[in-house]
Amino acid sequence: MITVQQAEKLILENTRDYGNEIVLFDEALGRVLAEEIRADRDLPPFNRVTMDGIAVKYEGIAQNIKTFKIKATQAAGDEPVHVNANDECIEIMTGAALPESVDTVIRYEDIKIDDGKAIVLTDIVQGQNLHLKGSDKQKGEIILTPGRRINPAVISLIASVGETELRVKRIPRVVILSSGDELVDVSDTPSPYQIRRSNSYMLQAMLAQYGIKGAIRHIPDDEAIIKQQMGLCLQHYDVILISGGISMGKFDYIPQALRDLQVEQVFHKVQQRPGKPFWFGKHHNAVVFAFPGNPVASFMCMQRYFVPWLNASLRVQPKEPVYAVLADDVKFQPALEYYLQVKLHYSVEGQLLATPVVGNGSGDFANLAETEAFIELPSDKNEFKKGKAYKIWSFNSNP
Ligand SMILES: Nc1nc2c(c(=O)[nH]1)N[C@H]1C(S)=C(S)[C@@H](COP(=O)(O)OP(=O)(O)OC[C@H]3O[C@@H](n4cnc5c(N)ncnc54)[C@H](O)[C@@H]3O)O[C@H]1N2
Ligand code: MOO
Repeated sequence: MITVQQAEKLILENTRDYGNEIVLFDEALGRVLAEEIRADRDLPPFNRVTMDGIAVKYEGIAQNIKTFKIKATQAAGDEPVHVNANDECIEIMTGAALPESVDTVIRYEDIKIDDGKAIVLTDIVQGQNLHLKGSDKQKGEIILTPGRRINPAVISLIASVGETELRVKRIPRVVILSSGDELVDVSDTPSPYQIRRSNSYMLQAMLAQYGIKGAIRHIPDDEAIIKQQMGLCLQHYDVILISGGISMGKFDYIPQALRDLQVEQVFHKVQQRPGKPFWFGKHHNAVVFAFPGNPVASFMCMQRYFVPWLNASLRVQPKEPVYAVLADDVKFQPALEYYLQVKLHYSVEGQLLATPVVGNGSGDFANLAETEAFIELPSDKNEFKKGKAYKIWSFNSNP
């Protein structure tokens, strides 16, 4: 049986490139940028007022002038209104372009307005309450590089430079297959011996976080139908995610059916818990991730193996691994890498702490809703002391 590190390496040796495509920027959430985005003009594009109040020439303040005649009011978006004299000001709003004839903005809180005049109540610093033109980014400067996953902040930057269409990495077409006669659809009523096929929807929801719409198919435990349906999927999809039917059971037909369909088995079984029966294979058109059916095992394998494969296939800029400190002692006997479900929080010292979530094995998964990460406890030890740091695979933060 191979180790987790060997499994990861083999999976990352089988990344694919699906090319690029153009999408509308406001439909690009979760996608991966495949071009550089540059500032189309200076950001901010003008000397921008940052507080509502009045704009004056500092020269007037230096001459100890305290009372300024209000010449006009300038809203954000208005053409700048100029002042001529040192004792004149304009009422000016946050976001307005500062007129060239003034250089300092005084907040409403620091003045009193009376009879068309503003009286300054506090000390003033020259150039206060302004963001200077080009101080964020200069025209032509790169603001986003390829390999960035498009999140809400990235969308706002793209919008600010007027890029309505974007080149992004094309994403794979993914199908999620479940098998097992004990599984019924969520809308059906299970018999006393059946359950609803929740894993398929969990995997679909995880894909959605990456901008992928996964199709769902269910196949009965029938060798011929499994082969026929999987054969069709191999023609029409780039990635097949399978949940269940891959271990030692009499009706676990999937590994053999995949081999019969010329899907080359890259590995079957990994030294880990949960997820030991994980199977991975490749075909000239597709890659196949066959996850163990126990829900926590499918969830963990998706996070630990599929997501890194997807990120590498889409050339996402790699991120540094994240470590957290165990908040409790943990004992684990088998010589397997142990992915323990944890909750995360920061201590007052700013240390990321991982508190184990009490569970009941990988078949019971009510506790997944409480879980924020898996902590990776290496297979060469059986005791893990509180206070030691280990790598975590967190999934409640953005992807
Ligand atoms: N003799 C052995 N038995 C088992 C072994 C083993 O090494 N030797 N490994 C165990 C481990 S670990 C796991 S995990 C499971 C994995 O088995 P399969 O991948 O074949 O999964 P199934 O048997 O089909 O299902 C397991 C469990 O998960 C439920 N399931 C399956 N699909 C779904 C779904 N879409 N939604 C919700 N729940 C699902 C299924 O009903 C079973 O309860 O094998 C152990 N056995
Ligand atoms: O993979 Mo299994 O999940 O250890 O139960």
